[in-house]
Amino acid sequence: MNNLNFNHSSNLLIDSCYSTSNGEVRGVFFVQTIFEAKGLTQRYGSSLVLQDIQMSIQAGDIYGFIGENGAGKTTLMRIIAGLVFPTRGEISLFGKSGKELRSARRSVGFLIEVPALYPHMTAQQNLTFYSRVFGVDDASRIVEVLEIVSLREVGDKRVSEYSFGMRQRLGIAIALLNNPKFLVLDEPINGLDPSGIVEMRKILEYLAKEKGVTILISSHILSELQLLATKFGFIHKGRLVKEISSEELLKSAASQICVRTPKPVEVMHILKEKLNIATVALMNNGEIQIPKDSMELEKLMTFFLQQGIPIEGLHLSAPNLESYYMDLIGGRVS
Ligand SMILES: Nc1ncnc2c1ncn2[C@@H]1O[C@H](COP(=O)(O)OP(=O)(O)OP(=O)(O)O)[C@@H](O)[C@H]1O
Repeated sequence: MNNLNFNHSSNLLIDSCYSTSNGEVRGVFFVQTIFEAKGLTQRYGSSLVLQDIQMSIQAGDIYGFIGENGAGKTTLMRIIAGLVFPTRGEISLFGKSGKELRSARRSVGFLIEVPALYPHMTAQQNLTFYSRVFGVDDASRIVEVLEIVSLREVGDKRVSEYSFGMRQRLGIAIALLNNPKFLVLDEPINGLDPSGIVEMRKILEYLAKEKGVTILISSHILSELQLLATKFGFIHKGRLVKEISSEELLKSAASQICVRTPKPVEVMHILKEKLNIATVALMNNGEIQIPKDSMELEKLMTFFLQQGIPIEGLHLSAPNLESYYMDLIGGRVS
C-alpha cells in the first residue's frame, strides 16, 4: 500500500528574488516542477524493473534519460502515461498526483515506442482521428502541428508513402495535438538517418525554446542527446544512479589521455607490457586512448621520453556524455 504524499505547494520552488534598497521585493522567479517520482518501484513477477526512483524534471528542462537495454526507461514512461500502475511509490505531474493525474495527463504529449499510424490514411486524416480521440476540436491545430514537424506540404499524402523519419515526425505531431506543456518521448530518434536526427533535434529545440515545452527523451544515441539535453538522468538496472546538468557534464573531468604516435600498435604493446595498463585502446582516428586514472600525465610523458617513443600529440579528451556514461556504469564516477 502506498502511503507517500506530495506536498503540492512544493512544486513551486523560488529560484531567485531580490529586494531594492527601499525594501521593495522584485524579480521573484519560480521554477515549476513538471514531473516528480517518489520511491517509484515496479516489479514484474520476481524481477524488480524500477527500484525506489526519486526523480524530478523542472519546467524548461530537456531531460535526457539514459540507460542500457532493459534498464527501465520505457517502464517509467509508461507509468507517466498511465499505461502501467506502479507497484510502489508515486508520481506527480504539474504538482498533481493520485486521482488528479488523469486530468494532468491531458497536458502531456506522448510518443512511446513507434507511433500507431493508419498507413492507408493521409497524415491529416490520422491527425483528425487522434484529435477526436483526444477531444481536440480546433481543426486549425492540425495545420499548426503539421507545420511544426515540417509535414504541412505533404499532409495530404498517405502515410504508407512516408519515410520512417516522416512517420516519426507525424508521431510527434500527434503528441502535440493537445498543446502539451510536457512531452515524453521514448527513443524518437532510434532508426533515423543522420538528416532525420538533425531534423528531429531542430523540432525539439524549437518546442523547448519557442513554445516552452518541457521534454523527457530517452535515447541510446548519446552524442545526439549531449547536443540536445539540458539535464541527464542515468538509470542502471532499474535504479536512477546519477543526474547531472549539461553544465556539470562540461565541467566533469576528461576521462582519457589521447596519444598520437607514428607507431600506435608498438606503443600499445609497450604500455601494456611495461606499465601494466590493460585498458589502452586504439581508436578509429589512429589515436591511443588511456584511461586518465591509470597513470599521471607527467609520468606518462617522462616514460615516453625515457623509452625514446616518438609522440606527435598528447591531449586530454573533451568531456562527453558517452565516456561519462561508460565511466559511471564502470564505477569511475561517483
Ligand atoms: N509487461 C511486462 N512484463 C514483464 N516484464 C516486463 C514488462 N515490461 C517490461 N518488462 C521488463 O522490464 C525490463 C525493463 O524494460 P524497459 O522496456 O522498461 O527497458 P528500457 O530501458 O526501455 O529498455 P530498451 O532501451 O531496450 O527500450 C526488461 O527486462 C523488460 O523485459
